[in-house]
Amino acid sequence: MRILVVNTGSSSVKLRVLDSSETLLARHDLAPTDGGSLHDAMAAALSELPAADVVGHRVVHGGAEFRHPVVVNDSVLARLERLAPLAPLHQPAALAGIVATTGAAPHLPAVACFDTAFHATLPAAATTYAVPESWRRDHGLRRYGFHGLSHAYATRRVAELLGQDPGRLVVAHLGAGASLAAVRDGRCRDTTMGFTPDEGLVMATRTGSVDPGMLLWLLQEEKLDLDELADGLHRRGGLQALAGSPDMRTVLREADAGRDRAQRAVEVYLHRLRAGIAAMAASLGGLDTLVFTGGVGEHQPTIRAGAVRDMAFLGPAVDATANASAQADQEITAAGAACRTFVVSSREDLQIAHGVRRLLAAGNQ
Ligand SMILES: Nc1ncnc2c1ncn2[C@@H]1O[C@H](COP(=O)(O)OP(=O)(O)O)[C@@H](O)[C@H]1O
Ligand SMILES: CC(=O)OP(=O)(O)O
Ligand SMILES: [Mg+2]
Repeated sequence: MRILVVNTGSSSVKLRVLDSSETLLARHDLAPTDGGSLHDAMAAALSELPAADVVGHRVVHGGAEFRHPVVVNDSVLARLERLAPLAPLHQPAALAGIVATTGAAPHLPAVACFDTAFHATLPAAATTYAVPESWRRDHGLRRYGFHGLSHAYATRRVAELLGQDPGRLVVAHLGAGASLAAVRDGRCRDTTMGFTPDEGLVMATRTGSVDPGMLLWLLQEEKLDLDELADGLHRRGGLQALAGSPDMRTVLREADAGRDRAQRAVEVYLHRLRAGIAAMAASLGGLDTLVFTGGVGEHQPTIRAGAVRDMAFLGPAVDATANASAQADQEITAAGAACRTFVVSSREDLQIAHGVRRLLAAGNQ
C-alpha cells in the first residue's frame, strides 16, 4: 500500500509518498496557502507524484474527541472545522488540504492523524488550567499539547537507537513551532503547548507564553484591537519580533556577526528552552534521555549546545565534536554525562503512515 502523506505546518506543506516498507518514493514541498491556490497547487503536485492508495493528513487539533487516526467524511470534517479557531495557523490549511486532495483524487480515502493524540495520556495536573470552573465546563478549556506526531516518532526512534527503553525522556521539537514533551513508558506526562499551539516556548513567529495580564492591559488601556493582538501573538512575535527574521539560520548568522538584537533573540529563546526542559524533567522526576528534533533541533548545533549549557546538574551535556557534526539519528552525549542526548530527524510522515496502516489494518479485521 502506498501512502501519500500531507504534513501541513505553519511554515510549509510537506508532501511525501511512502511505499509499504516505509521507503520514501517522492517528496514535494509547498508554501502554506489557502483556498483556491492551495487546491491548484495540490492538484498539480498530485499529478506529478507517484500514485498512492490512501492519503494521510497531519491535522494539528483533534480536540477532546479525536484521540486516534480517523477516516475523514463530511461529519468528521465539520467537527474538525469547529476546532479551527483553536489553531488558526494550522487547522484551516490542513482542512483545505484534505478538501484539495479529495477534490483532486476523489477515489482516495483521506485519513486524519492528530498532533494532539499523543498527549491524550497527560495527567489531569498537566491538562488543567486554574481558571474558573464554569470556563472549564462551558468552554472546555484545558491543555491539549501539539507536535504529538513528531514527539511520538522521536520516542519510538530513540528507543531503537538506544536498544532499550529511554527511561525518563524529554523530546524537544524545535521547528517553526516549538514544544517539549515529557515521556515515560511511551506515554506523554507533560508538554509545553496548551489549549492552542501558542503556549510555551519562543517560536519562529509566535510569542509562546506571555503574561495574560499584559494582554488584558494591551486590550483595555492601549486599545489594541483583537486582530492586532492575534497578529502580534501569531505572526509578528517570536524570533521575528526579536531578531527581524523567523528563520533560526538567519538569526544565528547575524548573532555570529555580532548583531546585538540577534544575540539577545538567541538568549531569550534559550532561556525559555532551558526552563522548559527543567520543568519537563521535574514532571518525570529526572532525566535519562534528551532528544532534539524539528528543523532547528536537527540542524542547529549552537541551539543544542545552548539548550544544555550549565544543565549538568540535571544530567545532559553534549560532546562538542559530535554535536557540531551530528547527522540525523545520532548520539551527541558528552563522556560521563548522566543523561544521553540524541539528534533525531523529525519524521512525522512515518508516524502518519504508521497511524494510517494501523487504522486500515484494524478496519480489515
Ligand atoms: N537545513 C537547516 N539548517 C538550519 N536550520 C534549519 C534547516 N532547516 C530548517 N531549519 C530551521 O527550522 C525551521 C523550520 O523547521 P521545520 O520543522 O521544518 O518547520 P515546520 O514547523 O514548518 O515543520 C526554519 O525556520 C529554520 O530556522
Ligand atoms: C503545532 C505547531 O506549532 O506546528 P508547526 O511547528 O508545524 O507550526
Ligand atoms: Mg513542523
